[in-house]
Amino acid sequence: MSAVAGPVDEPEPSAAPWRTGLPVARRPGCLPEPPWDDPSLGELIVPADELQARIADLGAAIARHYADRPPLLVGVLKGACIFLSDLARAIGLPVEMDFMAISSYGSATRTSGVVRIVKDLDIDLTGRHVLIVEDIVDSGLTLSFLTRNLLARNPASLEVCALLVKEGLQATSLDLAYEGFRIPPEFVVGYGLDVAERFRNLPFICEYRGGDPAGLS
Ligand SMILES: O=P(O)(O)OC[C@H]1O[C@H](OP(=O)(O)OP(=O)(O)O)[C@H](O)[C@@H]1O
Ligand SMILES: Nc1nc2[nH]cnc2c(=O)[nH]1
Repeated sequence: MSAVAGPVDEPEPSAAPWRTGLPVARRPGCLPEPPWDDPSLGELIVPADELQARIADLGAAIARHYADRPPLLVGVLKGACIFLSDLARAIGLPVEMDFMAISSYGSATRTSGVVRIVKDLDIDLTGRHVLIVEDIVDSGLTLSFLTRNLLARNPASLEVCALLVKEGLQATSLDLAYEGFRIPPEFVVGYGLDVAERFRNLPFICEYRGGDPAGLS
Protein backbone atom coordinates (compact mmCIF):
# COMPACT_ATOMS: atom_id res chain seq x y z
CA MET A 1 0.00 0.00 0.00
CA SER A 2 1.26 3.46 -0.75
CA ALA A 3 0.19 7.07 -0.43
CA VAL A 4 -0.61 8.42 -3.88
CA ALA A 5 0.09 11.90 -5.18
CA GLY A 6 -2.66 14.16 -6.51
CA PRO A 7 -2.17 17.03 -8.94
CA VAL A 8 -1.49 19.90 -6.55
CA ASP A 9 1.82 19.98 -4.62
CA GLU A 10 1.20 16.54 -3.28
CA PRO A 11 3.68 14.79 -1.01
CA GLU A 12 5.64 11.84 -2.41
CA PRO A 13 4.13 8.38 -2.09
CA SER A 14 5.43 6.54 0.95
CA ALA A 15 6.14 2.88 1.56
CA ALA A 16 4.08 1.05 4.15
CA PRO A 17 6.60 0.11 6.87
CA TRP A 18 3.79 -0.56 9.36
CA ARG A 19 2.56 -3.57 7.39
CA THR A 20 3.62 -6.69 9.24
CA GLY A 21 0.97 -9.18 8.16
CA LEU A 22 -0.01 -9.58 11.81
CA PRO A 23 -3.68 -9.37 12.73
CA VAL A 24 -4.51 -6.06 14.41
CA ALA A 25 -5.28 -7.74 17.72
CA ARG A 26 -1.76 -9.26 17.89
CA ARG A 27 0.19 -6.08 17.12
CA PRO A 28 1.88 -4.64 20.16
CA GLY A 29 0.60 -1.16 20.94
CA CYS A 30 -2.35 -1.40 18.56
CA LEU A 31 -5.15 -1.05 21.07
CA PRO A 32 -5.83 -4.77 21.61
CA GLU A 33 -8.93 -4.02 23.64
CA PRO A 34 -12.60 -4.43 22.96
CA PRO A 35 -13.97 -3.68 20.41
CA TRP A 36 -10.67 -3.98 18.56
CA ASP A 37 -9.69 -7.37 19.90
CA ASP A 38 -11.99 -9.13 17.48
CA PRO A 39 -10.95 -12.29 15.63
CA SER A 40 -12.58 -11.07 12.42
CA LEU A 41 -10.15 -8.16 12.21
CA GLY A 42 -7.13 -9.03 10.07
CA GLU A 43 -4.00 -7.19 9.03
CA LEU A 44 -3.57 -3.52 9.80
CA ILE A 45 -3.78 -1.67 6.48
CA VAL A 46 -3.40 1.99 7.58
CA PRO A 47 -2.62 2.96 11.19
CA ALA A 48 -4.40 5.88 12.86
CA ASP A 49 -1.36 8.17 12.87
CA GLU A 50 -0.70 7.59 9.15
CA LEU A 51 -4.33 8.45 8.39
CA GLN A 52 -4.09 11.70 10.31
CA ALA A 53 -0.75 12.69 8.75
CA ARG A 54 -2.03 12.07 5.24
CA ILE A 55 -5.29 13.95 5.90
CA ALA A 56 -3.28 16.96 7.11
CA ASP A 57 -1.37 16.93 3.80
CA LEU A 58 -4.54 16.52 1.75
CA GLY A 59 -6.20 19.37 3.65
CA ALA A 60 -3.24 21.67 2.98
CA ALA A 61 -3.20 20.78 -0.74
CA ILE A 62 -6.96 21.37 -1.02
CA ALA A 63 -6.66 24.72 0.78
CA ARG A 64 -3.98 25.84 -1.68
CA HIS A 65 -5.97 24.76 -4.71
CA TYR A 66 -9.26 26.35 -3.60
CA ALA A 67 -7.74 29.44 -1.93
CA ASP A 68 -9.96 31.99 -3.71
CA ARG A 69 -13.09 29.82 -4.06
CA PRO A 70 -13.79 27.73 -0.95
CA PRO A 71 -15.41 24.46 -1.99
CA LEU A 72 -18.64 22.82 -1.01
CA LEU A 73 -17.63 19.45 0.44
CA VAL A 74 -20.07 16.71 -0.49
CA GLY A 75 -19.68 13.80 1.90
CA VAL A 76 -20.85 10.37 0.82
CA LEU A 77 -22.61 8.77 3.77
CA LYS A 78 -22.23 6.79 5.67
CA GLY A 79 -18.67 5.65 5.04
CA ALA A 80 -17.09 9.08 4.52
CA CYS A 81 -18.51 10.68 7.69
CA ILE A 82 -15.36 10.29 9.77
CA PHE A 83 -12.95 11.14 6.94
CA LEU A 84 -14.95 14.25 6.06
CA SER A 85 -15.00 15.40 9.69
CA ASP A 86 -11.21 15.22 9.92
CA LEU A 87 -10.55 16.51 6.39
CA ALA A 88 -12.79 19.57 6.80
CA ARG A 89 -10.82 20.58 9.90
CA ALA A 90 -7.55 20.19 7.97
CA ILE A 91 -8.69 22.65 5.25
CA GLY A 92 -7.97 26.20 6.35
CA LEU A 93 -10.82 27.73 4.33
CA PRO A 94 -14.46 28.55 5.06
CA VAL A 95 -15.75 25.37 3.41
CA GLU A 96 -19.40 24.37 3.37
CA MET A 97 -20.65 20.81 3.72
CA ASP A 98 -23.56 18.77 2.52
CA PHE A 99 -24.19 15.04 2.54
CA MET A 100 -25.59 12.41 0.28
CA ALA A 101 -26.31 8.87 1.41
CA ILE A 102 -25.62 6.27 -1.22
CA SER A 103 -25.65 2.55 -0.76
CA SER A 104 -24.80 -0.43 -2.92
CA TYR A 105 -23.28 -2.91 -0.47
CA GLY A 106 -26.03 -3.26 2.16
CA SER A 107 -24.63 -5.62 4.79
CA ALA A 108 -22.64 -7.61 2.20
CA THR A 109 -18.92 -7.50 1.41
CA ARG A 110 -19.56 -7.36 -2.37
CA THR A 111 -21.34 -4.63 -4.30
CA SER A 112 -24.89 -5.39 -5.32
CA GLY A 113 -24.11 -3.52 -8.54
CA VAL A 114 -27.13 -1.30 -7.92
CA VAL A 115 -26.26 2.17 -6.62
CA ARG A 116 -29.10 3.82 -4.71
CA ILE A 117 -29.51 7.39 -3.39
CA VAL A 118 -30.80 7.01 0.14
CA LYS A 119 -30.61 10.74 0.97
CA ASP A 120 -30.09 13.58 -1.50
CA LEU A 121 -28.27 16.90 -1.03
CA ASP A 122 -29.99 19.92 0.50
CA ILE A 123 -27.88 22.52 -1.35
CA ASP A 124 -28.27 23.54 -5.01
CA LEU A 125 -24.96 22.86 -6.81
CA THR A 126 -25.43 25.39 -9.63
CA GLY A 127 -22.26 27.46 -9.99
CA ARG A 128 -20.62 25.88 -6.92
CA HIS A 129 -17.10 24.48 -6.66
CA VAL A 130 -17.87 20.97 -5.45
CA LEU A 131 -15.44 18.51 -3.91
CA ILE A 132 -16.82 14.98 -3.45
CA VAL A 133 -15.37 13.35 -0.33
CA GLU A 134 -15.39 9.55 -0.53
CA ASP A 135 -14.00 7.01 1.91
CA ILE A 136 -13.18 4.28 -0.61
CA VAL A 137 -13.21 3.55 -4.33
CA ASP A 138 -13.55 -0.18 -4.88
CA SER A 139 -15.42 -1.20 -8.07
CA GLY A 140 -15.79 2.51 -8.85
CA LEU A 141 -19.55 2.12 -9.45
CA THR A 142 -20.56 4.53 -6.67
CA LEU A 143 -18.18 7.25 -7.82
CA SER A 144 -19.08 6.87 -11.46
CA PHE A 145 -22.80 7.14 -10.60
CA LEU A 146 -22.20 10.10 -8.32
CA THR A 147 -20.04 12.15 -10.69
CA ARG A 148 -22.57 11.74 -13.50
CA ASN A 149 -25.41 12.64 -11.17
CA LEU A 150 -23.71 15.75 -9.72
CA LEU A 151 -22.34 17.01 -13.05
CA ALA A 152 -25.93 17.16 -14.30
CA ARG A 153 -26.60 19.77 -11.56
CA ASN A 154 -24.28 22.33 -13.27
CA PRO A 155 -21.56 22.94 -10.68
CA ALA A 156 -18.78 25.42 -11.59
CA SER A 157 -16.32 22.59 -10.96
CA LEU A 158 -16.43 19.03 -9.67
CA GLU A 159 -13.46 17.18 -8.19
CA VAL A 160 -13.04 14.08 -6.06
CA CYS A 161 -11.05 13.39 -2.91
CA ALA A 162 -10.97 9.69 -1.99
CA LEU A 163 -9.19 8.42 1.09
CA LEU A 164 -8.67 4.85 -0.16
CA VAL A 165 -8.45 3.38 -3.64
CA LYS A 166 -8.37 -0.39 -4.10
CA GLU A 167 -5.73 -1.37 -6.59
CA GLY A 168 -6.80 -2.78 -9.94
CA LEU A 169 -10.53 -3.25 -9.35
CA GLN A 170 -12.10 -0.42 -11.34
CA ALA A 171 -13.52 -1.23 -14.78
CA THR A 172 -13.06 2.36 -15.97
CA SER A 173 -10.23 4.81 -15.35
CA LEU A 174 -10.54 7.08 -12.33
CA ASP A 175 -10.26 10.84 -12.33
CA LEU A 176 -9.35 11.64 -8.74
CA ALA A 177 -7.90 15.03 -7.86
CA TYR A 178 -6.87 13.84 -4.38
CA GLU A 179 -6.13 10.33 -3.16
CA GLY A 180 -5.07 9.20 0.28
CA PHE A 181 -3.82 5.64 -0.05
CA ARG A 182 -3.78 2.83 -2.56
CA ILE A 183 -4.66 -0.38 -0.77
CA PRO A 184 -4.73 -4.07 -1.71
CA PRO A 185 -8.00 -5.52 -3.04
CA GLU A 186 -9.22 -6.84 0.29
CA PHE A 187 -12.38 -5.96 2.19
CA VAL A 188 -11.43 -3.44 4.87
CA VAL A 189 -13.14 -1.88 7.87
CA GLY A 190 -12.55 1.03 10.21
CA TYR A 191 -12.45 4.82 10.05
CA GLY A 192 -16.02 5.00 8.73
CA LEU A 193 -16.00 1.73 6.81
CA ASP A 194 -18.32 -0.96 8.12
CA VAL A 195 -19.49 -4.47 7.74
CA ALA A 196 -23.17 -4.72 8.64
CA GLU A 197 -22.80 -1.30 10.37
CA ARG A 198 -19.99 -2.46 12.68
CA PHE A 199 -16.41 -1.26 13.00
CA ARG A 200 -16.98 2.27 11.65
CA ASN A 201 -15.50 3.66 14.87
CA LEU A 202 -12.13 1.92 14.63
CA PRO A 203 -9.49 4.68 14.43
CA PHE A 204 -7.47 2.71 11.83
CA ILE A 205 -8.15 0.73 8.64
CA CYS A 206 -7.70 -3.02 8.74
CA GLU A 207 -8.59 -6.09 6.77
CA TYR A 208 -11.89 -7.83 7.57
CA ARG A 209 -11.49 -11.59 7.80
CA GLY A 210 -14.89 -12.41 9.18
CA GLY A 211 -17.33 -14.66 7.49
CA ASP A 212 -20.98 -14.04 6.81
CA PRO A 213 -21.87 -10.61 8.24
CA ALA A 214 -25.41 -11.87 8.85
CA GLY A 215 -23.85 -13.91 11.66
CA LEU A 216 -22.79 -10.75 13.51
CA SER A 217 -24.76 -10.03 16.62
O1 LIG B 1 -16.47 1.66 -5.53
P1 LIG B 1 -17.67 0.91 -5.04
O2 LIG B 1 -17.54 -0.58 -5.27
O3 LIG B 1 -18.97 1.45 -5.54
O4 LIG B 1 -17.67 1.04 -3.42
C1 LIG B 1 -17.49 2.25 -2.76
C2 LIG B 1 -18.66 2.58 -1.86
O5 LIG B 1 -18.95 1.48 -0.99
C3 LIG B 1 -19.16 1.97 0.32
O6 LIG B 1 -20.49 2.37 0.51
P2 LIG B 1 -21.65 1.37 0.96
O7 LIG B 1 -22.53 1.07 -0.21
O8 LIG B 1 -21.06 0.20 1.68
O9 LIG B 1 -22.49 2.27 1.97
P3 LIG B 1 -22.02 2.95 3.36
O10 LIG B 1 -21.02 4.02 3.02
O11 LIG B 1 -23.28 3.51 3.93
O12 LIG B 1 -21.42 1.88 4.24
C4 LIG B 1 -18.23 3.16 0.40
O13 LIG B 1 -18.61 4.03 1.43
C5 LIG B 1 -18.30 3.77 -0.97
O14 LIG B 1 -19.29 4.76 -1.06
N1 LIG C 1 -16.42 -1.63 4.62
C1 LIG C 1 -16.12 -1.63 3.33
N2 LIG C 1 -16.96 -1.09 2.44
C2 LIG C 1 -16.58 -1.14 1.15
N3 LIG C 1 -17.21 -0.68 0.05
C3 LIG C 1 -16.44 -0.95 -1.00
N4 LIG C 1 -15.30 -1.58 -0.62
C4 LIG C 1 -15.37 -1.69 0.72
C5 LIG C 1 -14.49 -2.25 1.68
O1 LIG C 1 -13.40 -2.78 1.41
N5 LIG C 1 -14.93 -2.18 2.97
